[in-house]
Parts: sequence; C-alpha cells; structure tokens
Amino acid sequence: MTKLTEEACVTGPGRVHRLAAEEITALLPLVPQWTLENGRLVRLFRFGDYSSTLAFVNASAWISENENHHPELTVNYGRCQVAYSTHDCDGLSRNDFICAAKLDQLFEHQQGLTFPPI
Ligand SMILES: C[C@H](O)[C@H](O)[C@H]1CNC2=NC(N)=NC(=O)C2=N1
Repeated sequence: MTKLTEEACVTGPGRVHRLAAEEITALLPLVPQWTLENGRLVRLFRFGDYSSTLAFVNASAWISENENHHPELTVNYGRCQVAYSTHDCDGLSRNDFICAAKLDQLFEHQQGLTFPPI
C-alpha cells in the first residue's frame, strides 16, 4: 500500500468509491489523530495564536484546491476543527483519508517552523 500522503484524490461524480465499514476500519490506523463523528472524519488542530491558526487554514486551502476535495472547517482562536466527508458518494471515500494525512503532514511541518519576532 502506498503512503496516503503520496496519493492524489480521484474526484467527480461517479468516480468516487464509497468506503464500506471494514474499509474505513482498515484506514483509520493510518490517521490515528482522527476520529469518526457522525459519518465524518474529524480532527481538532490546536495552535498558539490566531495567526498560526489562519496560516494553517490558508495552507490547507491550497491542499483542498489542489486535490479538489474540501473539508468543513470550524475556525476559532487557536483551534481549527477539520471534518471530511465525500459529497460525491454521500459517505467517506479514500479522498477523505488522503487529505487527512496531507493535513497531518502540513501541521507537523508547521509545528517545526519558528518565525523571528516581528
Ligand atoms: C465537481 C467536483 O469534483 C466536486 O464538487 C468536488 C469538489 N470538492 C469536494 N469535496 C468534498 N469533501 N467532497 C466532494 O465530493 C467534492 N467534490
């Protein structure tokens, strides 16, 4: 199996496979920080300040546009909840797990960045 972060989403009506429960169960360990909530794949990312939160939101938007796969975002000071589901199959698809893995990678990269005080 390839690494989820190295895969690209396959999108568009009729082109997306709706994952069965056992397929979801097999994929969840690959994104251990995410949980299933009301049929969506969800993770709460936390940040030290608002500008870091928005930096993540904007960087995640690049990934969403690049993959043509978009999450629900709930943004507050220091927090961004990301919730994936796939409208094209009215459930979860591999696209949700691919993008979740890419956001995990983005978050880890951002944590390693330090900016000089302005
Ligand atoms: C036509 C285009 O492929 C679809 O509208 C894309 C856009 N972004 C999407 N995002 C999500 N989460 N699910 C989709 O099914 C989806 N489909």
